[in-house]
Amino acid sequence: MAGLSEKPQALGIDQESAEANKNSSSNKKSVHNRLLEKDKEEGGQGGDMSPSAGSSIKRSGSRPQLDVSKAEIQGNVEEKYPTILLPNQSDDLSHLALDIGGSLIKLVYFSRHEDQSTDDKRKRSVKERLGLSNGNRRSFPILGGRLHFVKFETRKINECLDFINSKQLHRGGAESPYADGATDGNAIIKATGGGAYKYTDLFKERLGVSLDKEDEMDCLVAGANFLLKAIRHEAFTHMEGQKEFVQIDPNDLFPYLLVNIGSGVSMIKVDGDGKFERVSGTNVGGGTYWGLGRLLTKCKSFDELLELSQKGDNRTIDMLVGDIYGGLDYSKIGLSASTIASSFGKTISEKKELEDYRPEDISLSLLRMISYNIGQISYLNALRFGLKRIFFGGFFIRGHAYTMDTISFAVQFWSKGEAQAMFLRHEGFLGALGAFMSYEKHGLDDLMVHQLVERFPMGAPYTGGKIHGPPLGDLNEKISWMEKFLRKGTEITAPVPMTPAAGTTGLGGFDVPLSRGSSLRSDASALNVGVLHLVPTLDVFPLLEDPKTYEPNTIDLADPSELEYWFTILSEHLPDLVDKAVASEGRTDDAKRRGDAFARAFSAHLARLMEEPAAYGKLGLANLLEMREECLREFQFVDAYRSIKQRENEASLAVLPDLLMEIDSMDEETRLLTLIEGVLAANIFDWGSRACVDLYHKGTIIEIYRMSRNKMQRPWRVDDFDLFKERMLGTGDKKKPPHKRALLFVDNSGADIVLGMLPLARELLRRGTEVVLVANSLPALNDVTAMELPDIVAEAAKHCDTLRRAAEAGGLLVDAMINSSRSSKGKSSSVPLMVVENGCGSPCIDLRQVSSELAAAAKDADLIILEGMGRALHTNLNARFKCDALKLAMVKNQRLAEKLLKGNIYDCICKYEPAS
Ligand SMILES: Nc1ncnc2c1ncn2[C@@H]1O[C@H](COP(=O)(O)OP(=O)(O)O)[C@@H](O)[C@H]1O
Ligand SMILES: CC(C)(COP(=O)(O)O)[C@@H](O)C(=O)NCCC(=O)O
Ligand SMILES: [Mn+2]
Repeated sequence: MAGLSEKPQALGIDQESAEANKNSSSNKKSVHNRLLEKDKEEGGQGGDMSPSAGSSIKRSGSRPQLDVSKAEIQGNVEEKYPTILLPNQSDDLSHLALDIGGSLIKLVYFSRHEDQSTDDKRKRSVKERLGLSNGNRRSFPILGGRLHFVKFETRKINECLDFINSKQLHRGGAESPYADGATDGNAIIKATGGGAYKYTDLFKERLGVSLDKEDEMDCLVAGANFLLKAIRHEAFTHMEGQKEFVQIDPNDLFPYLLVNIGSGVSMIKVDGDGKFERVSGTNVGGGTYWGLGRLLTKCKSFDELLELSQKGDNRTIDMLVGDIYGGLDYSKIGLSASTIASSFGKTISEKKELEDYRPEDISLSLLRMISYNIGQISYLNALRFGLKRIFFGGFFIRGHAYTMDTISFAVQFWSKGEAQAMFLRHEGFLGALGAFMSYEKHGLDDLMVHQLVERFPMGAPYTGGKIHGPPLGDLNEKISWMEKFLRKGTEITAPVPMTPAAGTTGLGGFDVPLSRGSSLRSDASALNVGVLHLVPTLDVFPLLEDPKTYEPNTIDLADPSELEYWFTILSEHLPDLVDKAVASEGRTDDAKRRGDAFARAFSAHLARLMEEPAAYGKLGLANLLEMREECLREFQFVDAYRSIKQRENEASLAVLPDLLMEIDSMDEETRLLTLIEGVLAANIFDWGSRACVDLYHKGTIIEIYRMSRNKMQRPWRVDDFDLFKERMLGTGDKKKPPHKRALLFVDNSGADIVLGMLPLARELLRRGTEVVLVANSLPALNDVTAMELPDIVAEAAKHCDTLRRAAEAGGLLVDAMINSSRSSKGKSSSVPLMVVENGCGSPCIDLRQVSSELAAAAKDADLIILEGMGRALHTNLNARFKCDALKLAMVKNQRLAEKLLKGNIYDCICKYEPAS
């Protein structure tokens, strides 16, 4: 059994050092002694955590700042991507589209990314190496941007107009030159829904804009088709409280029935893009529930009415089969006693007035009546046209579990399981999205699933009104809003609307809803729809064996105990993370305030997801870890571990020469094993693991590294080293040619990259394999980023000719070459060492969405090395590739080790899978 597992809680260095000597080979001993000496000179770990004075790091937004705004069509990338046009011109006003319905106004608007272009030396050289040269210079019309979804009540249309005005959406957004008040008078906004006709004059008067009317049905269908094709987790089933996302194959989408439940209901048979027919509808819809409900219960808002239903018992209102049959089932025709025979039927036979009925019961009866009715008519229409799939949209649904269950039950019951009811996460925004898509040249249709990333920032206003006040202008306002939000804290962490009773009553439908909490989640905190980032530079990793079946996450958070465990881990880590984040910004008052807001925001997300794990789409551990990083960025913490990373890089670089010397004295076989051991051992430097962070208080970086290496005992928990060795060194006389190009997905800064992955890269280079270091585009914990790597490599190259020549060949030492007296003027004979960014800012990696740079680098690669827990365990442990793949990680969590590998914390994984 490998390693440190015997005493996970007692890894104090003093205790271990005796054993260290016992376990280590003589070679190792001398390395360690030297390392230790160096470390003493360093003064070891600890010290000031604040950023070094004068260090300037550009504040940036989130993942999509992969330089999208200055993207270029380069080389043959042009063939692959059709031109994608989105409005980038400040005089192009297609930033906003509206759907003005009888009850609600829906807005979809587009915002551009800030110009984040950093044409750094790394990017330039990578482009040259990978044939992504700037030669074919032609700008994309703006590619990247974000789509926002907002709604208002139609009866409060002035709030909507104020919102548009304050954000200057009718003039192309606040950044537009027209935004300062110089009215052009010709602005045109696409609008659909009846209100596009009804409020034409109001929009002209208040905003000076003309509404360009688009057909409502066209828009609904265009919106639905887009969502179903482009958003991975858009459609889901909802049965008996269970929400399950449905993977829709874009090539097998049609035909389907679209049922939009707004004020009224439309039923549309959809056969293709723009090919549809409105086959039916009903006037008994969302408006009926809200209107009749308001009259009968005196509720002031739709949500109040819906919330009432959760405490209702419809048996006091509805006439059941049992009421008619003296408590018996009417089994001959398959009706149970509890089946509703007649909605509201009981109210005729009793001498009661409206006041004698509980509003809760009335609301529930009404909700059931309308939902069943719609479900039934939908089924009949599906039957009429032989359609198996019915998608329900419209805001009547409002993500309400009971409503969805009732509709699903009706469809299931009447179709005897033949037809399937599905719901859409963007439920009520179909029309508005369709109107947005009706702008010419928006290019949305051309975007593919992997080019869209959904994010869930805090405080995106959903409705106007008292809770939010005016739209949030800047971060400061957002923080203030967060502070207020917390005072209304029950709303943000309110329990899920409800889960229906465990079973049905047989044939007739559900029993009274079983409410897990009496309050309905407020509209404001129902953050089920995020902001949609459009990132055309993302690509599917070409070496995935089967992208269709690829699932990045190893751990299934659908398991409630798993979910609870990881939520606890993340919550417990929060104070320390906030501390690091605030320290990284010099502990200013501003940083403290932002730190506080970040903690609140992230906790709110966790609370929300704990209640409804599928609220933001299918939830995996990778999503949670990425959300944490995104949330930090939202509150402008650019790089919380910056100074820690710097310190660990320096300490490790100082001992690198000794390590290299030691390695070079070994024979080939020992060397390869030592290098792999080195990677595994150095992966212990992980500031995301609680156990490891506790360790760091017990010793210096080098002491811990030394101890970790001494504990490397084979066989590892997963140990395919011999197989890997055979591929690398061959057996006997049988030698295999070296790999042509290796992609090394690197993980942490400090020892991990410097003493682990770089020496391994060097070995590959020596053997004639090109090496591409694949690193994060944006910081995540203490992971090394692609921006940071060239400097680290340059520093390492000072001590190593192999690295220097390879880095030169890979164009990594652009500056260093000018300064270095050692650099040779002549042409380098070395294979290149390159760096590419992976396209993400998370400790994990979803290989369905990587940078185009990485996708290009993958073309010639025949070996992938994935390193670290995030990239090789939490994600991708089970991923299959078209080429040889080596997965290396130290397991730094006891529970994961037990569950996944039946092992212990600090066990190691060396999983080698040759190309099949
Ligand atoms: N906050 C809300 N205010 C009013 N109605 C709401 C609200 N949330 C959900 N609804 C329901 O959604 C229906 C409107 O759905 P929607 O798809 O926007 O249709 P429309 O375009 O006809 O306004 C309302 O009739 C009501 O049943
Ligand atoms: C966030 C991480 C995936 C980073 O690990 P790495 O990829 O750096 O090896 C890992 O630290 C982790 O899973 N941490 C949470 C578990 C814990 O604290 O035990
Ligand atoms: Mn990491």
